[in-house]
Amino acid sequence: MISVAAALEALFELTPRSAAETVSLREAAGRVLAQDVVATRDQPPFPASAMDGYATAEGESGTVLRVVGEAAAGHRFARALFAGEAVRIFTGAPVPDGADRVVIQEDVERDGDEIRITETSPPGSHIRPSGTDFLAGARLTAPRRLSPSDIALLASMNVAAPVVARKPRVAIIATGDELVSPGEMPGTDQIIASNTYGLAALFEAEGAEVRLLPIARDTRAALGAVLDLVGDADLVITVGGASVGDHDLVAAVSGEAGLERAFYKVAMRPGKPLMAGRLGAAMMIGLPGNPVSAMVCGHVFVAPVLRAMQGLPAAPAPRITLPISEAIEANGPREHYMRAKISADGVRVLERQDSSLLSVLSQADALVIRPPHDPARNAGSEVDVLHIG
Ligand SMILES: Nc1nc2c(c(=O)[nH]1)N[C@H]1C(S)=C(S)[C@@H](COP(=O)(O)OP(=O)(O)OC[C@H]3O[C@@H](n4cnc5c(N)ncnc54)[C@H](O)[C@@H]3O)O[C@H]1N2
Ligand code: MOO
Repeated sequence: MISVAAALEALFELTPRSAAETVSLREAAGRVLAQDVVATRDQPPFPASAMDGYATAEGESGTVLRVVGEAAAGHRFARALFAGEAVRIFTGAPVPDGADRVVIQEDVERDGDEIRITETSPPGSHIRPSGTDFLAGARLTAPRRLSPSDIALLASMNVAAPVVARKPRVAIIATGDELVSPGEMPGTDQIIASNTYGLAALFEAEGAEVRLLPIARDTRAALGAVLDLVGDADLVITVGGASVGDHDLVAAVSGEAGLERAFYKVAMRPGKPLMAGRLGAAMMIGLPGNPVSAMVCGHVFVAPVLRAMQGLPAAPAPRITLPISEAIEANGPREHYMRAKISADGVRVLERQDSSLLSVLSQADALVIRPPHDPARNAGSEVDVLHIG
């Protein structure tokens, strides 16, 4: 058995890098930027009014000015201002030459073509200087997962088609005679395949394109036939059949299919019978079948691999440190990922930790990570936490 850290290192060594592709901005959210983008103009490209009011060079309370025209967003006032003049201006409009402030309309009294200032406005008031958001040449650097805010920024930079990492193609294979797909009629000894659906959702949230292959029945021939369907997948995920029972066929059949195994078994709980290697042009990760084990391994191993594939740093899932709100017992010899819930009091480890309990996983928004042989801890003691919310 190897440690979680060693397993993750071995996985990163197997991880191929996705090629880059150009996509439209509307398809770019959640994708990983593969090439820096550079602004080609200042934003705003002119000094712009931040308020509705009057552009002028005089702002003393009591000053009377003549209103000589209007500037609206998209329509500048055509000439420079002279002394004693003001221009009616609206938010977003270019500030005319000769004006150095905008007096908001609440601070003037208007009478026909004249205004009288009632509150003093210093120079610079309510003007956004040209380039105040970003200057031409400003850069958004790759790699970076594009957030909705980034998409707005790219649009503002006039980038219509960023270069991003191609989505990793993932094929997921569930194994087991006991499984039927959600919506089907299970036999008396059958259950519903669940973790493959959870994993697909998790991987898609990490930017992958996921195919769920047919459930492989517990024969060598059936599993071999489904493995033949992986096509051009970058990453093949099997679920179940990874342990030591007579019907656990993944190691044997993937071996026959040419798996060059990098490791088998990790000192963690849940998730011990994890395996990984290279299968032809693809990388393969065999996850344990217990639903929570599969999902925990998805968070701890597969999500970081998918991020690295897309060019993000090859790093473990980010952890935070929080105090526990209730005492916990000593840990055994395996690194333990315990379902937990975060509140204002800290993080609380949930009572039932059996690796079959999806209801408890669904309640949890975090995993508390216990190192091997971690001693018992009192409330208030700090622990490492991985967000899974
Ligand atoms: N003698 C030993 N037995 C077991 C060991 C061991 O070390 N010695 N390890 C245990 C651990 S830890 C785990 S984890 C499981 C993993 O076993 P497999 O990967 O071979 O998984 P299966 O036996 O196929 O299934 C386990 C369990 O999960 C259910 N399952 C499987 N696939 C799905 C799916 N897609 N959706 C929902 N549920 C699924 C399956 O019905 C079983 O109940 O082995 C222990 N045994
Ligand atoms: O490692 Mo198993 O995944 O404990 O249930």
